[in-house]
Parts: sequence; structure tokens; C-alpha cells
Amino acid sequence: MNASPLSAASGHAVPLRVGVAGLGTVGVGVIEILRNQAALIAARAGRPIEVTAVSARDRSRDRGVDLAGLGWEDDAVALARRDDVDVVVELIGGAEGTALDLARAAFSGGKSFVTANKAMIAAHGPELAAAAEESGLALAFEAAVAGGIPILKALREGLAGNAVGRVYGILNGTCNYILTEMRTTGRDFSDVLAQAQALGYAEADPTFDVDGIDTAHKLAILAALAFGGRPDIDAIHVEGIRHVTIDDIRFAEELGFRIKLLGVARMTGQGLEQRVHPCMVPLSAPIAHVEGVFNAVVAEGDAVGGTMFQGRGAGRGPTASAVVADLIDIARGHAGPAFSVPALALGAPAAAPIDAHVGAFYIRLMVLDQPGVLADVARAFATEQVSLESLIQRGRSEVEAVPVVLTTHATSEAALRRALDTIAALPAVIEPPRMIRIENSL
Ligand SMILES: NC(=O)c1ccc[n+]([C@@H]2O[C@H](COP(=O)([O-])OP(=O)(O)OC[C@H]3O[C@@H](n4cnc5c(N)ncnc54)[C@H](O)[C@@H]3O)[C@@H](O)[C@H]2O)c1
Ligand SMILES: N[C@@H](CCO)C(=O)O
Ligand code: NA
Repeated sequence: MNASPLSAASGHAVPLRVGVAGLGTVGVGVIEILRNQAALIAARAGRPIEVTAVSARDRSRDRGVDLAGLGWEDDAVALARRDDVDVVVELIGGAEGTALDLARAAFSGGKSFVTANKAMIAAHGPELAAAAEESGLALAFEAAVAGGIPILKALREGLAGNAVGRVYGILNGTCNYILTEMRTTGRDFSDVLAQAQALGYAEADPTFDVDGIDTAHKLAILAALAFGGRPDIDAIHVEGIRHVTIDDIRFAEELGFRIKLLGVARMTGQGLEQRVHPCMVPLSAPIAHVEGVFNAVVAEGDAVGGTMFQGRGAGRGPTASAVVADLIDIARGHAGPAFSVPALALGAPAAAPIDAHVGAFYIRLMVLDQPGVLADVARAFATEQVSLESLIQRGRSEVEAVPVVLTTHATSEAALRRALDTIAALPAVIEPPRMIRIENSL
């Protein structure tokens, strides 16, 4: 257990002593905020919060923060055994390995644990929450979802009186930054990704960002808080943004949409639907205008209706802001359960398959403009009872491919996929059809 906030003998506030593992983008940010705002934080927490020890890979590296006077551990797990550490903050990353060893060691060593590691919480959150709760310790991970936006607190506390029907959002700053820069500058994907990495937004392995995996980790955690189940990454249908082209972005604008990578979790008659994929979002929806590194989360409760939270989802200051808020909760002595119910009460809701999804679709085909092609395409949709809403064809060439863009009315995903299989096999369709789901109900 942490030391009690007030020393009985002196009446002086006892500091909360923090060990930080990982001194990269976020770790350095946490040390900076705790130092730069020490007086304000002590006043709010009722006692000072002080970093006493750190662990990182290279002791000699200049990180722009003064580490003099701090304990140093080459092995991060050793932080969990130090007498001068009450709370361990893990900012290394990775679902397994050192991060997980450190989390387990913290709880067995009687220390609370704060992390920004969504990969680990999505995979092991319930086990770690149970270990914390058994010992009266805190597990907190506000920084893991939507960076600086206090969305986990909002779901756990502010919306606690609501049954949530749907929660969705832009949960990856790197992807939103890439899509925004592609649209506004016309630059290509890899160029913009390198910039997001330089700004400290991207994961150590940026395929986690661009392939939707990071969004899925965050959605699994959000859904767990919103619907009271264990995070279930395997139940999430995941697609990333690699296939989104400048052409798609331009067609979207023309059709009155903007392309966003969304994570959506919704309770349906067939179970909990969880999906991560690029979406065509109507320009009239507020979330269409959340740009750059900004994230947004919309949570819909039965009593409150829709609520939207917006802020920076990645980067040093925003992410460290959330870590420090968790530390202040722990210093105050009211961190609450890690999820919105005790870990042992987390359920396992049935998963609705993606084929059961019903919605409108944007389809882009690259076709040779020969007589009869569009008739064949239209017939494939008609056979599957897929009703078309609009069609755009650009250019004219019987030897070079031209784009044909179609949008559908609401239809079942299973029927749409069968139609696309038929269309992909047409000789005049020379690239795999590209499909982007349209979200009209935002
Ligand atoms: N950067 C962001 O915007 C952001 C936002 C939200 C969450 N996160 C999460 O925060 C965590 C840290 O991310 P980051 O961007 O600061 O990463 P980073 O790569 O900048 O920093 C990680 C640090 O950990 C150190 N490290 C690696 N292995 C170690 C070990 N065994 N012992 C001690 N130190 C070790 C590395 O040397 C590095 O300095 C990750 O879980 C990430 O998913 C990052
Ligand atoms: N790589 C993540 C960091 C924040 O979790 C992002 O781009 O959103
Ligand atoms: Na957050």
C-alpha cells in the first residue's frame, strides 16, 4: 500500500514517490510536468509527487532532463523492489516482455502502477486489474486511450449512470495526421508517416498505427469500460489506412465526406460489434472536422445522449498530461477500479460478426472503359440486391484504366462482398475493387 498522505507525527504531507521506466517521448514528458507544475500538483493532490528513480536503456544519453539525484536501475523490473518507490510508471511499451514483468512485479511488491501501454492493457488488463484490486492497489491507464483526452475517466465516472449504446472515435493520432496531411498537401503516405514519427506520435513499430492495430487496442479498452466486458482484441474487425489513396480522398470530398480511421463499438441484437477501418464520414458530422494529431471520442448514453470529447491523442505533453492525472488520483487515494466494474466482474459479451454489419458503401473500381462494363457491374450488384446511390466515372480510355466510383444505399456487408467478388473477376476490372464503409449515422 502507498504511504498515507499525511504523516501522523509531523502533520507534513508525505510525498508520493514515483519510479519511471522508459525515458522516451512520454517518460521525459512526465518528469517535465511533475517538475514544472510541482506546486500546483502538490496543492491538488494534497501532497507532493516526486520522481525518485528511473530506468532506461542508456544511462549516458542526454534526454534534456536532469536525472541527477535520481536512483537508476538498468533492469526496469528492479523499480518494483525499491523502498523509495510507491508507484511504478511504465512507459516502455509492448504487450509482453519487460512491461508486463514490471506490472506484475509492481503489484506483488505492493506498488500501484500507471501505464500508457494500450497493447498490454488490451491483452492483460483484466489480469493486472485483478492483481491490483486484490491488494488494494491502483492500476491506471488514462494515457493509453486517446492520449490527453480524459475519456476513461469520463466513461468510468462522468457517464457512470448511463447504459452506453455506442462508443466510437478517431483513436490514432498518427493515422489522422497522415490522412489530414494527404488531403491538405497532396503528399504521399510514406512521406507523411516519416513526419509523424519525427513528431513522436507513432508507435515503435508504425505498422501498429497504419494497419489499425493501435486503434484496435484502444477500442478494446474503450469497449471494456463502456460495456463491462473484458477487452477482446480478437473480436475486432481491423483494417488500416494503407489502401486509402489520394483519389479516394478527393472522391470523398466530392461526395460530401471525409475519410477517417474510426474505431466503433456498438451493442446490436447480434452481440457487440467492434470494428476498426477507414470510414467515409459526412462533412456535416463534427468528427469529420477533427484533424491532424487530434483524436475524438463520441460516447452515447441512454440518459445523457451523445457526448463528444476532443483533444490531442499523441505526443509528449498530451500523453504525459494523462499519466500525471492518474498519479494525482493515486496521491489523493481515490483511483477507483481500473475498468468501470471490478476486474472479477468483467463479462464476455457475444461478438457480432462483421458480415452482419449493415451500412452504405463507397466502391472504387479501376476499369477499362469498354462497352458493357458498367452494365456487368450493375448486374453484379442487382443480383445481390445491392441498391446503388451514385456513380462517377472519370476519363475515357479503352487501354488505360479509369476510376469508376459508386456509392450504395444501406446493404448487408455479406451481400456487398459477394457482389465485389463477381466484379473483381470481370476481365475489364483490372485492380481489386476498393471498398470504404460510409457512416451516415454519426
Ligand atoms: N508517444 C505517444 O504519443 C504515446 C501516446 C500514448 C501512449 N503511448 C505509449 O507510451 C509508451 C511509450 O511510448 P513512447 O512514445 O514514449 O516510446 P519511446 O520509444 O519514445 O520510449 C520508450 C523508451 O523505453 C526505453 N526502453 C526500451 N526498453 C526498455 C527496457 N527494457 N527498460 C527500460 N527502458 C526501456 C527506450 O529506450 C525508450 O527510451 C508506449 O506504450 C506507447 O504505446 C505513446
Ligand atoms: N501511436 C499512437 C500514440 C498514442 O497512443 C497514435 O498515433 O495515436
Ligand atoms: Na486518455
